Amino acid sequence: MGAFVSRFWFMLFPANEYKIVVVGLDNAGKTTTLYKLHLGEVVTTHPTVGSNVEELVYKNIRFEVWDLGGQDRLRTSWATYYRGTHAVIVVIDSTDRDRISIMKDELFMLLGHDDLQHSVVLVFANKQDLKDAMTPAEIADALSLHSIKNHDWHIQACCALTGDGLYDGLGWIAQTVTGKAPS
Ligand SMILES: Nc1nc2c(ncn2[C@@H]2O[C@H](COP(=O)(O)OP(=O)(O)OP(=O)(O)O)[C@@H](O)[C@H]2O)c(=O)[nH]1
Ligand SMILES: [Mg+2]
Repeated sequence: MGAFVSRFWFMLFPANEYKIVVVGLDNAGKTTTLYKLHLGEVVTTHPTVGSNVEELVYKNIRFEVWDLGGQDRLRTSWATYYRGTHAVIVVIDSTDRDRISIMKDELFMLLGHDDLQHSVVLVFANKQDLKDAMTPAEIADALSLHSIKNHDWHIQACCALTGDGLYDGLGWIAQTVTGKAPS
């Protein structure tokens, strides 16, 4: 139902550029993900204070991608970036079992925000190169993704260092927000 409403909404209001916000706990790999997509390189990162924003063009679709700081004290400011957002990317450090429940709480808080009622949600199960990584199925359970009724969602295994899985995830967003397979 939620998925249908989102797709219908995007058909009614096609955009020239699609806005993505990237959230997740500190150290999840958000900034690494953004610059791997933007530059094709692994950059040296520092904990993000505030945000980074870059434009990506993928299969002729333009995305404005906002990477937000994930530290505890910065999460309250995430909502100031939500207006006009088409897609939320949630980046998970798949080895961070101890804090997945904190991310679940953050996720359900953001899903309730007025400015995100038409947004789709992509979860990147990042750091799949590490041997103790949770599988996407484990993460889906830990985040209760199957209980999400009002948003279209998808989980994608990835490794931001190699880039594996990143374009699969972006392709899902492209397809979902435009309502057609990327050409
Ligand atoms: N092994 C491994 N390390 C990764 C991966 N992605 C990111 N990292 C590392 O994780 C650390 C944190 O990455 P960042 O991209 O800075 O994390 P962030 O989510 O932007 O963190 P904040 O800005 O503090 O919210 C860095 O040392 C990255 O090199 C991955 O897929 N595998
Ligand atoms: Mg960062």
